[in-house]
Amino acid sequence: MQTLRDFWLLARPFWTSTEKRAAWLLLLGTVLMNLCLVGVNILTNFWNLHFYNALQALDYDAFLIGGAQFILLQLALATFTVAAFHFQQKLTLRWRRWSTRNTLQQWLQRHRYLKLQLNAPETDNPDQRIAEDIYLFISMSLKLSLGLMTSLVSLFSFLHILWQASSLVMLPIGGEEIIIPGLLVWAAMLYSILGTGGAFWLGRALPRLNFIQQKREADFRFSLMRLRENAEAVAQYRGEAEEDARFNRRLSAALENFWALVKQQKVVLGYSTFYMRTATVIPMFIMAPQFFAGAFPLGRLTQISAAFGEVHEAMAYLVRAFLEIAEWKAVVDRLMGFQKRLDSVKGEPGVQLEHQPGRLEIENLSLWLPDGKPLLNGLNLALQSGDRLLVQAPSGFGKSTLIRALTGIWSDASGKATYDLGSVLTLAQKPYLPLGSLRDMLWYPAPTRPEQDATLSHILQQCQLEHLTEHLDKEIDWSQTLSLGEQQRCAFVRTLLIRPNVLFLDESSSALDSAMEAHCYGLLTQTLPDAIIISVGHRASLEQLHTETLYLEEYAPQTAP
Ligand SMILES: Nc1ncnc2c1ncn2[C@@H]1O[C@H](COP(=O)(O)OP(=O)(O)OP(=O)(O)O)[C@@H](O)[C@H]1O
Repeated sequence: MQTLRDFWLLARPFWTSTEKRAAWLLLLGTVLMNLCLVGVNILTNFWNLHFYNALQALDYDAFLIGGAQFILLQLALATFTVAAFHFQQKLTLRWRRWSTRNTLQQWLQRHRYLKLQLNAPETDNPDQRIAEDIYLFISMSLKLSLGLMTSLVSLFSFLHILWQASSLVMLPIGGEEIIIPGLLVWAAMLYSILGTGGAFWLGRALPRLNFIQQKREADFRFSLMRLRENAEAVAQYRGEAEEDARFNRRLSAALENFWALVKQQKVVLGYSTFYMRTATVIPMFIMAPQFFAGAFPLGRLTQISAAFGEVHEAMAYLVRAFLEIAEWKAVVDRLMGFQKRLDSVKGEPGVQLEHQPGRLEIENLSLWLPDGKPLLNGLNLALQSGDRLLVQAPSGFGKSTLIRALTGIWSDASGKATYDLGSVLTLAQKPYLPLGSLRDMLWYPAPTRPEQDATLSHILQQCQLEHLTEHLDKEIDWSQTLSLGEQQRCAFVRTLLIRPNVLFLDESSSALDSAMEAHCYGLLTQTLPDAIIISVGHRASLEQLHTETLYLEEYAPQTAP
């Protein structure tokens, strides 16, 4: 019940969204096509009766008619199968598109992608939840629910045939031949309940094992990705052996669980296969005495045997679907866990941010760590247009955290900050170079403006990056090609292009030599004379590039004596 509730919590937003009309229509189409398939199955069941009777009676004409009918039935079956597939896949596509976009929006909103990483590092692999699990959730939910519906309709349709046929079976009890009403129905039910219960019991550990499997596979993939991202550093450290050991550890963990999963699946598979196969002969044995006594023809026996198969198959649907239900539950649990963590991320910035152009004011700002440990207490500050402030403090004191709080991405903070919120840029020590052409990368996060290539070339020249001018259209992983100093100068180019009114620099010139650093700061003051700049850095030479210095240690929280 909890899984069903979680399922509905995850599914409801789509089914009540602006796409709901198309979604419900596609679902209706899929359901109708599946019902038509059940209809064809019922017709095929009656076809058995006539066709095998014709065979037994050596009636060639009836045999030919039966053959033609069979071909027509198969044509109908193929048509409805393709139509059901079409509607179901179209619905899957729309549902996936909507849900993925919706989750992406939530993930990107209010810096949740970052806050999840900072505050809830136990959130494993959000990329896998978004790229894989949403699709699995949708396709498996549709498959299972439609399967369940088709089975129920099929069950009730064939139950009728089976109930009637039960009157043909007479059981010799106490020297008398007795007719038990609905005997074949009860036999099918008992058989299915035993089978379903047995399979549930045998496979009870599967959901947990599936959950672990997904997580371990994702951890293994993630470690491979880390090597790709940090290839050079690993090569410099000659860390291949350590990396190899880590890969092997993660691979072994995934394979170990995989084998535990296989062991469980083997048991369930063996049980289900035996149990499904034997279903076809059971009604034959029950009806054999009357058939050989000539109570009814071959067609009737075949029809009843097929009906027993259909009833049993429908009732045993859970047995066949058992492995899938276990996987489906694991997917629902993972997605629900991710959704809960997304919801639990503190959405609001800790510091109250207010828009005010031309000034930057900080009132009574305090910072602490997620575990409650205080970092900074009661900071007040006022800067005017053109002021350049250098923030200094020992390593690990909280300088970067201060910038995070001022830009609204650190929730464990209080106080107020007012500045021009509409025109602000932050440069980190390691600049972010997004995928795309060099031009896109330099304009990021502003939209690319190819018509301003002349300005861009001029700024590249000012930052002594003129050798990049001819590569503006080139799409490569620039973070792997450019030196860290070049990357930091690219960030200065970006700043000179975007011309923000407020600029936060977090050790963003640490890889430049002092002369180049002074040159880049000079360009900033020359091009953006009115910008308010707050820098974080350790170098003493930085002081003369700023108009003021703030020593954060003065705002250290009081510690108990
Ligand atoms: N997400 C986090 N969870 C817990 N602690 C954190 C987190 N982020 C930072 N810290 C801790 O907060 C403290 C301040 O970190 P911060 O990066 O702001 O220091 P810093 O003054 O910029 O240091 P540096 O000069 O070395 O860059 C450090 O002790 C750091 O370990």
